[in-house]
Amino acid sequence: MARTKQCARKSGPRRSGDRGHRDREGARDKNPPQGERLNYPEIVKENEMFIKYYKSQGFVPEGEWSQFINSLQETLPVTFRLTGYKNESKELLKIIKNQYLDSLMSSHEEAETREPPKCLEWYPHGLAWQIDLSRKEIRNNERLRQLHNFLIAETETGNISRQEAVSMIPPLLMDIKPHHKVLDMCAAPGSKTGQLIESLHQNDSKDLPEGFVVANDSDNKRCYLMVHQVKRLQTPNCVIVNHDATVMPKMLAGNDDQEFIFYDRILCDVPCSGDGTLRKNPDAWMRWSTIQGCNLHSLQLKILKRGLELLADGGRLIYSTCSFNPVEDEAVVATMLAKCEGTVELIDVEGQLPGLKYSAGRHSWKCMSKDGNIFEKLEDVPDNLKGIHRPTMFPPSEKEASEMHLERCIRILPHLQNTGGFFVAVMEKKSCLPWCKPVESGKTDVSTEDKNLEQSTTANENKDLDEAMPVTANENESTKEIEIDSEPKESTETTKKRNHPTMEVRPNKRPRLAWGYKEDPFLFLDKDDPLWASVKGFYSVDDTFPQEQLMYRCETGAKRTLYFVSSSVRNLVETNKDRVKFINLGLKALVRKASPLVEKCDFRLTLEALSAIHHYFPGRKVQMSKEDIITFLSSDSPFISRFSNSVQDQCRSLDAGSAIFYFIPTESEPEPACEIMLCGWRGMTSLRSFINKPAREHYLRLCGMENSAIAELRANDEDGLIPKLSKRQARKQRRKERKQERREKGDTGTEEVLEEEDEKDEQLEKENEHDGLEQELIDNDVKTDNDVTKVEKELNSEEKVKNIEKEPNSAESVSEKGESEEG
Ligand SMILES: C[S@@+](CC[C@H](N)C(=O)[O-])C[C@H]1O[C@@H](n2cnc3c(N)ncnc32)[C@H](O)[C@@H]1O
Repeated sequence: MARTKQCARKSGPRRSGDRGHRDREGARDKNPPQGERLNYPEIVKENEMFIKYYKSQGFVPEGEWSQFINSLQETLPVTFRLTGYKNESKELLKIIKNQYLDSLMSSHEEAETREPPKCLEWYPHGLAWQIDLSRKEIRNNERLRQLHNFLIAETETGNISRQEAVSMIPPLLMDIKPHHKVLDMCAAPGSKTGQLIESLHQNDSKDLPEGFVVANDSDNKRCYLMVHQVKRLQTPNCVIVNHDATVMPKMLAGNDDQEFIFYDRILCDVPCSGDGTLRKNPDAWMRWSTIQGCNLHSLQLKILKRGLELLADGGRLIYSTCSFNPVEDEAVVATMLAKCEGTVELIDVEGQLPGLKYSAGRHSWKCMSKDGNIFEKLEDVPDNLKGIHRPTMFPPSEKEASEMHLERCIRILPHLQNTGGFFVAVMEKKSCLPWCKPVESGKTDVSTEDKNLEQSTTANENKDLDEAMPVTANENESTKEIEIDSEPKESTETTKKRNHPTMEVRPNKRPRLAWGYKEDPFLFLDKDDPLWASVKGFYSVDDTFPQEQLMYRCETGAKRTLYFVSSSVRNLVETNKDRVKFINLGLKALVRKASPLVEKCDFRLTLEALSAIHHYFPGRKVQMSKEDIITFLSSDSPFISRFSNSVQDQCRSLDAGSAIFYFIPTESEPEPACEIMLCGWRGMTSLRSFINKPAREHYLRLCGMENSAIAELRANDEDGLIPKLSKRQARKQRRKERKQERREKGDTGTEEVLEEEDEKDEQLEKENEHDGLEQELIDNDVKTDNDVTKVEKELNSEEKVKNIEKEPNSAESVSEKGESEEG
């Protein structure tokens, strides 16, 4: 199996004890040992072998070669796209343009941008932008720093994705419809998964899409990175699963015929050597070698093969890498097309993204040994290197390449539109694959299907793929690990577990679930669970609410949090929980938190699932004007008397407790032109929002609050209206301050060193974002507790405030935060 499991961009400085190693050609690589980390100025953005190899391939015309190399040596511009659901993203775009982009466009020279910010013309609805500045430049320019901070804050709320331009391409070419079943085979950290989810929700309607997204990654930790990414998009239609994509298990559809699910759309964004990301990862110049691609080729083939097996007839699969190397690109595609014998075709995507510039896929290419010997065909490879340069890495004949239409693949070259490098092939499955003949009359019996797949996976049929496997001592283990075909082969241990109840209790340890992963079970609420009667009564929940789509997760069966999933996801989980390692799914909808003020129901609504479920909860809703929303969000527990008469009237007929507070644009108040749904608490005399800091600022921005006012609000936030920094955030803040001090003292290496450290911190931060979010939720819960105490206080001071309420004007004269008066 390949040594590198993901893109080279992920590999950082080497760890202690890792002192470089011999590759299969016996040469020692150039990675510096620990303690000799190279700083950016020492990195030479050149590589003789890189130049030799890619010059020989011919996909960069001779006259463009220096532009190609020059652009690879420059830093990548900042790109971002507005995510999510249409109306809100349009509103946010208006704000970004008014407050930042327009002025940058008119005075870009003064702002020191190399080019004015520009809209990526091939990205739909003008929602993706590129600013030709490095992150460092943004941080060092006060005016641009504000934009940078804005982008960070809105990324946290899920309304912006700071994503490389080329990485936005594959999801756009998938042509996803709301009813599609979508599989993302190598999904972490999930930037493309986010786009897949958005496409599924493209209708922006209150009805949830029928389809779903299954986001898979073999790396358990990276799966948790994805949890945060996906949560920001607030979808009940996505599940995160943790499998080796080469043996990705089939899921049952849950119908009487025991059919398997075949996906309408599949993304194979495979692990790759990643030389298309050299602009972002300059240290990869030093490490570059053709061997990286050779090492990954067989893994890439197997992932693509499994993807095609799981694809429905008529379905579309995208194969993509961020590598220029034909061994990882065209060679993988051509090998699979040949194996599929015409049942799979490359789709011509010309014109699907108008304005996108690319170079067409190659019909022929060359392989190269580590020391620069070029091999045009397999016969050129000396015997001692035949374990590395495998038959499937070489091009087919010109006739076969033309019949396959390899020119329909697209290779993005960095100098064409100032981007990173990328490769995409769009395939359509026309009919059943030759080695997976359909079982009689469309019915599929699980055991028969499993057998069928096993039988068809004969040594002969996979000979070409087997040959792709480099045979070295190191890799024997991993070769054993990846069976090429069929359902995952269970270990004896796993089979033992499967034949026993789903839980295995280990002495003195927390019970572990079967399949060796530690997730709590995913349990759905019973139809007649008494808990639901209390929720339904308190919130006057509509009878049409699909209560069976509420899920809880606890080994003991305690129901503290109810998560909401779509009906398709419920079915998927219920039917496949013994076959599939589900890591995460569902939106936090209701959280148990008793209050002395609310006897009837212990559950409170949370923001996460609000957009999916609010229309089923008509009983506890308060419509607000824009001004009301600003009041609601910009002070801590404002008295009800501070809101409009309409809000006061609505509150009169609403008992204390959790409630939904919302804005909808009307003729008299058309701005902002999108709905705002918030949740909070109706106290005896005041209202309180339950929302985290970035989301609060986002909605205030949508309601027209200026940045300076938001900054002031933040500065005056003595009483914790905006949650205090979590420990992790505080640590990050300290790190930043330390760096700033060092910068000022000038006792450090160079700006580039600091820049590199910043990037690393950012990466670390991203990896910990999931924990950060949990922290924020805890903060919210703490706030909720405080709220109960506060409400008790309110009860005591109720009489006093009633008097104030009788005279609305005098309420204004009470300080903004009623509690301080109470204290
Ligand atoms: C290029 S990255 C994917 C980037 C991702 N699609 C995105 O847009 O954020 C490749 C991913 O493949 C995962 N991976 C590597 N080997 C795998 C395997 N055998 N099965 C599934 N995922 C694998 C890595 O953990 C890594 O997260």
